[in-house]
Amino acid sequence: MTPAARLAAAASVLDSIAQGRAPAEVVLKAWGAANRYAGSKDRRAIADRVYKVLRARGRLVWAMGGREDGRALVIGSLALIDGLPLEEIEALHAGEGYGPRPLSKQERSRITAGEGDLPGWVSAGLPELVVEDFKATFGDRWSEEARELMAPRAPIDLRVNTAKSSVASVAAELTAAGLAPEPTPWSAAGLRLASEPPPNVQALEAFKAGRIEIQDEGSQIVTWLAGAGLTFTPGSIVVDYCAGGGGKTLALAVQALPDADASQVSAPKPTGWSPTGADEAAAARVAPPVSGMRLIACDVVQKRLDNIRPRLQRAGVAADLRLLGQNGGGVEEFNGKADLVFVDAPCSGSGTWRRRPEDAWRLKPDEVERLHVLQLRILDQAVQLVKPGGRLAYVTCSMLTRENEATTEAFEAAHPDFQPLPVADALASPDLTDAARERLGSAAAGHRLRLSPASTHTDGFFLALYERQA
Ligand SMILES: C[S@@+](CC[C@H](N)C(=O)[O-])C[C@H]1O[C@@H](n2cnc3c(N)ncnc32)[C@H](O)[C@@H]1O
Repeated sequence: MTPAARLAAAASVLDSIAQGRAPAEVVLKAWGAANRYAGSKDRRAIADRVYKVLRARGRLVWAMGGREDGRALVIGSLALIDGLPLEEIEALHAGEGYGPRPLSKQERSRITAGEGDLPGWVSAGLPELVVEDFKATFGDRWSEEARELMAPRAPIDLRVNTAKSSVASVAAELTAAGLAPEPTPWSAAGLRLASEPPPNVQALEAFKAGRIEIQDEGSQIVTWLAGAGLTFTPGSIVVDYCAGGGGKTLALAVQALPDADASQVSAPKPTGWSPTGADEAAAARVAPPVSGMRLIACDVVQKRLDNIRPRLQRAGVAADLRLLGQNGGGVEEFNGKADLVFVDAPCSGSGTWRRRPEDAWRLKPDEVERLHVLQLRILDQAVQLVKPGGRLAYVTCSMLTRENEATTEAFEAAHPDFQPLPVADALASPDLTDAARERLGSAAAGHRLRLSPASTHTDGFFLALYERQA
């Protein structure tokens, strides 16, 4: 494909993304499948342009006078992000072959006008409707938090399934496959792949055999903290109340199992592998005094539960999959019996915008308020399951106070029998590194912890911990 034809393709992919709800990644894959003439370099160039536009969409819409179509955004990105002079942009819009048609007078004047003074939300790159929340949440740091959330490409984080293998031996395996895994700083079970282009993790033998899962380090941390210090016995009951795709279900399941093989943990290190906090923490693990527990994974969407099944199988772990009614019906037999109820509530997903920037521009004005109300309803239902003395973990992948502090404040007012559990008192997880144990307690505000791309180099997450009075 010519460079011009790639631009036209990127514009059409952007239009498809704007018209639907599918992730940009899925739309790009579908475009590639429908246009077999495009080679891998073409597909990469198109994807790069699409993500470049999605990350800067607010600024580009602003610069193009409010136009939101793919063509206008691509033209804006050539001028404002790539800094191409007008003549080059015109040459790419000569209207030849499969390239885009020539620039209109208005488009030409838009890209030559310069940006002028940008409102704060435009230069920070956030949708306008979350800016007030960001300012209230992060104070002076709000625009730095916003930039880190929207701008950089996020690395791929893996969670090693410690019930099947060890971090060191998986690192050796991935290194032998030509990758460059680095231990994650906070999760002792994590490995980070920063390579460009991103590797196809699903094609790796380690993935197919269930030794690794793709899971952001922030998601690993909140799961380890939720279960930290709990002793899981065959009588223990853990409920993953909003199991969704099952990412945290798998981590919850593994957390309660002994490590695969203590000897594997101290397996020879791969060449170039320098031990770090994470690796040493993994090496220091002893098989925990755990012989299992009953894990119940719930959701209101059957298809999501169905999708967990093969993941459980691959990971070699088990869970009861339960479909919930919208009123929480379907798990009454566990009322007052669960040692841990993990509520990974539906949310704006704003903490993952660095991975899915398209979602930022899909957020509707009333959506956050609707989610806040839903989160409270789900908490009201889920807490019935917690046994006296049991633990509740509330988690979101949102950056917004309305879905985090505001939801938990309202919950606490309505449920005084749920005592806040300081994060500093819940750090005794063998899956956390020493660095995490040292720093996460002080990074938390009591029982509430925020993770973010700018502060912890993870996706944005929020965790609040409670204990039901005995
Ligand atoms: C943030 S996602 C969960 C992600 C999942 N825990 C993971 O790690 O992959 C929230 C999930 O809550 C589910 N959900 C929505 N309303 C619910 C309700 N009333 N009760 C329980 N789950 C609900 C959604 O279907 C969605 O799968």
